[in-house]
Amino acid sequence: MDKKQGLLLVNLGTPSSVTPDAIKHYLTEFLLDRHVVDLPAFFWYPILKYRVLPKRVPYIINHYKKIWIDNSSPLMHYSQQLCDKLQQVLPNIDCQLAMTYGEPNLQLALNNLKSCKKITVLPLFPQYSTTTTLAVLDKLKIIKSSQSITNNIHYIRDYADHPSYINALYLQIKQAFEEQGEPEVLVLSYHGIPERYIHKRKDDYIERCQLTTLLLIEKCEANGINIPIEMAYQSKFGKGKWVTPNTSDSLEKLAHNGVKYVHVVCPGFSVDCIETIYEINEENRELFLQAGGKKFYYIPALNDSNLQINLIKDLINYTQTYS
Ligand SMILES: C=CC1=C(C)c2cc3[nH]c(cc4nc(cc5[nH]c(cc1n2)c(C)c5CCC(=O)O)C(CCC(=O)O)=C4C)c(C)c3C=C
Ligand SMILES: [Fe+2]
Ligand SMILES: [Fe+2]
Repeated sequence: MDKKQGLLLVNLGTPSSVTPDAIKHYLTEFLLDRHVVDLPAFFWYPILKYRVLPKRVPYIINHYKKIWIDNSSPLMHYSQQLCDKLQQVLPNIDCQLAMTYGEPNLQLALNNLKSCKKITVLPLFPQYSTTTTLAVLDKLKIIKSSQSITNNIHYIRDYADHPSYINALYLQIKQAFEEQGEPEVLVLSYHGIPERYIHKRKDDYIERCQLTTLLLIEKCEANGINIPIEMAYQSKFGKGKWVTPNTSDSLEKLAHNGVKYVHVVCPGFSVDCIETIYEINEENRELFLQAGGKKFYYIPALNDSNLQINLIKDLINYTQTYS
C-alpha cells in the first residue's frame, strides 16, 4: 500500500569512496555550484581545476581515510542510519534520504515519493543559509517544474530556534557534562561562510546561528548550568574573508588565557562528518593541547540518537500544524 505522507531528508553530500577520483568528482560538483562559490564560472572553473583541486584532493584524502566508517563516509553512514531509524519509528511515512551533491540523487528520491499526497522536505541544516538550504530548495524547484510534480510539498526552512532542537542540544550537552565533568568553557562551533554573502545575498545565516546560541545559553542558565559559552566559525575555505571569530583562533586564545578544559559542540552539523570528526576532534584538539590546554572533549552531533529522532518527529508535526 502506498503511504500518504513522505519525508525527504536532504544532507550536503560526500565522496562515494576514498579515491582521488571520487573526491575530485564530489568537490567539483559542490564547488561549481554558484550557491557555494559565487565567482563567474569562466574565471573560477580553471582556478578550481588547475590550482585548487590538484592541491586539495591529495590533502583531504588523508583526512577522509582516517575517518571512513564501514566502507562509507561518516556523513553518509550517520545520515543513512538516521533515515533508517526514522523509517522504523514512522511506519506510516515513507522516509527517503538524498544529498544536494552526488548520491542518493535528489531527483530520484523525490520521484520515489511521487505517490505521497504530502511530502515534507527537511534539509538537515538547522540554520538556514543560501550556501546550503537555498541550494537544496532551488534544485527541488527545478526538478519539480521539469518533472511536473504536483504533490503538496512542505519545506522546512530551518529549525535554528525550534524549542525541540534547543532542548535536544541542551540534553546532549548536559549528558556530556555529566559523563566527562564540567568544562571551564563550552565552545559552540558553526560552519563559517564568506563574509560577503551576508550583505550581497542577504543571507541571515549568522543571525540564525546567533539565535541558536542565545536560546541555548538561556536554556542552560534556566537549568542551573552557568558555564561560559562562546561561539565561533570553522572550516574556512579559500582566500577571501570569512566570518569571525574562527574556531581554531578562539581555542588557541582560550588556552593562552589559561583555560585548561573545554568542550566543543557543533550545533550546525546534524550528523558527524569530516568537519567535526577530523577538523574539530583531531586538528582543533591538537591545537588546543599544543597551546597549553589539558583536556578537550568533542560533544558528538545528534546523529541517529533518540534526541534527533524525537526532534525530527516534532518538526514534522510542527509543519502539519503551522504550514
Ligand atoms: C566556499 C566554500 C564553502 C562554503 C560556503 C561552505 C558552507 C557550508 N558547508 C556546510 C557543511 C559542510 N561542509 C562540508 C565540507 C566542505 N565544505 C567546503 C566548502 C564550503 N562550505 C568544502 C571544500 C568541504 C569538503 C571538505 C574539505 O575539502 O574541507 C561538510 C562535510 C562533507 C563530508 O564529506 O563530510 C559539511 C556537512 C555548511 C553547514 C555550510 C554553510 C552554512
Ligand atoms: Fe562546507
Ligand atoms: Fe574542513
